[in-house]
Amino acid sequence: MGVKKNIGVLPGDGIGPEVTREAVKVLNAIAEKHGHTFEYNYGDVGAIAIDKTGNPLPDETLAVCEASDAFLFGAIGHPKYDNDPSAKVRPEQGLLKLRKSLGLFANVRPVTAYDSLLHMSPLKTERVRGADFVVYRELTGGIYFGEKGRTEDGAYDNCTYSNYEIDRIAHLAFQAAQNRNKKLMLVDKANVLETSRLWRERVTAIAKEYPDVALEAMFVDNAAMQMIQNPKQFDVILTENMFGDIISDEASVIGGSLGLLPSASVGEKSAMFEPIHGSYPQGAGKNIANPLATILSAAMMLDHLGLIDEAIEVRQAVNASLRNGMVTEDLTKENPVGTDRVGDFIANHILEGEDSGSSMNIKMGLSTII
Ligand SMILES: NC(=O)C1=CN([C@@H]2O[C@H](COP(=O)(O)OP(=O)(O)OC[C@H]3O[C@@H](n4cnc5c(N)ncnc54)[C@H](O)[C@@H]3O)[C@@H](O)[C@H]2O)C=CC1
Ligand SMILES: CC(C)CC(=O)C(=O)O
Ligand SMILES: [Mg+2]
Repeated sequence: MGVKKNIGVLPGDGIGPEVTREAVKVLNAIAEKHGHTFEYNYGDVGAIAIDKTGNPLPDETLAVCEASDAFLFGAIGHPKYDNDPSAKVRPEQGLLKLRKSLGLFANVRPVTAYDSLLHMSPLKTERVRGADFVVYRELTGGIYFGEKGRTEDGAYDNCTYSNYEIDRIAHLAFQAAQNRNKKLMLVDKANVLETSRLWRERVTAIAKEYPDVALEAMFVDNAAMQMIQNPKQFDVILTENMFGDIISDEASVIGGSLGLLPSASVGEKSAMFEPIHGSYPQGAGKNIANPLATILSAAMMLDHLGLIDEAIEVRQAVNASLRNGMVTEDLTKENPVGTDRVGDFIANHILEGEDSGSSMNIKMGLSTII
C-alpha cells in the first residue's frame, strides 16, 4: 500500500537546484511505481535566500523543514561571498544554523568504490577495489560552532566539545559498526588537542558497552594518508566536525568524484539528506553537475522513511547508470551526458528496468545505522 510523505526540498545555490531537481525526478518515479504520495515543499537557503530576504535561513524555510518527514538539501555558497572575507552575512551561516537549530548532530557519509568506476579513481585499482566504509562526522559542535572573532592583531575560532555531544554520536557509530564489520576507527588529534583527548577518553569508555566492536584510534594526519594508501582497512570512522568534513571530501577520490558521495544529517527529531559537495559555482547552469550524490542522498532518505525496497531500487538504478556509462563529465571523458539525462535514465530504469542483483553496497541504509 502506498504511503504519504511530506518532503522538504532546499535547492540552495549554484548546482544545488540542478541536482535536487534530478533527485525529485527519481523520487517521483519511486512514488509512481509504488503508489506513494510525496508532497514537496520548497524553501530558500544560502545566497539565494540572502538575495531575497537578507537572511540565509529565513523562518519560513526552517518551518518547511520542521513540518517535513524528511528533507533534501542541495548546496549553498556563492563566489560573491567567497571573495569577500568581510561579508557579515554569509550563505554558509544558513547551513550551519539549519543543522544547529534542528539538532542534526550526526552526519553519516558512506564511501563506496564502485566496480564500474575503478578506472576513474586516480588511485591504483587494486588498492580501492572493494573499499567500503562510512564516516560518522559530528555535525553541530567543534570549531565550526565555537566562539569566533578578531583581536587587534589576529583572529580566533574556538573548538569545544561536551561529553554529551561526543557520547551521542559515539553510540550511533558503535551501533553502525555492529551492523557492519565490527570495526570502529576514531580519528582525532589527541597528541595535540584537548578536545581530542576528551573524545578518546569518552569513546574508549563507551567501547566497553560494545565488546563485539574492535576500537582503534588514529591521528587525523595519518588517517588522511592511510585513506589513500589502504582505504580497505576502514569500516566505520568516527570523528569530530572539521576532521570529518575534510577527510570525507578526500575519501571521494576513492569513488572517483566528489559528485558521488551522499550523506544523511540526522538528529532526534529531523533528518536532512544532502550531497557532501558544495555549490560548485563553476558548474552551475551548464547541465554538467553529477546528480548521483543527491540521488543517493534521496535513497538514504527513503531508508529513513522505512521505504527500504525503494531505496534499494534507487541504488540499483544508479548502479545501472554507472555500468551503462550514463554519467556526467566528472566520471568519463567519452560521451558524458548531462545532469538531466542521468536523472532521466535512473527514473526510467526504476519505472521500466529490470535489475537482478547489484554490486553496490546497500548497507549504507539508515535502517542499519540508527
Ligand atoms: N554543503 C554545502 O552546501 C557546501 C557548500 N560549500 C560551498 O560551495 C562553494 C564552492 O566550494 P568548493 O570548495 O569549490 O567545493 P565544491 O564541493 O562546490 O566543489 C569542489 C570541486 O568538486 C567538483 N564537484 C563538486 N560537486 C560536483 C558535482 N556534483 N559534480 C561534478 N563535480 C563536482 C568540482 O570539480 C568542483 O570544482 C563555496 O561557496 C563553499 O562555501 C562547500 C562545501 C559544502
Ligand atoms: C559550509 C560547510 C561547513 C559545509 C561543508 O563543507 C560540509 O558540511 O561538508
Ligand atoms: Mg565539506
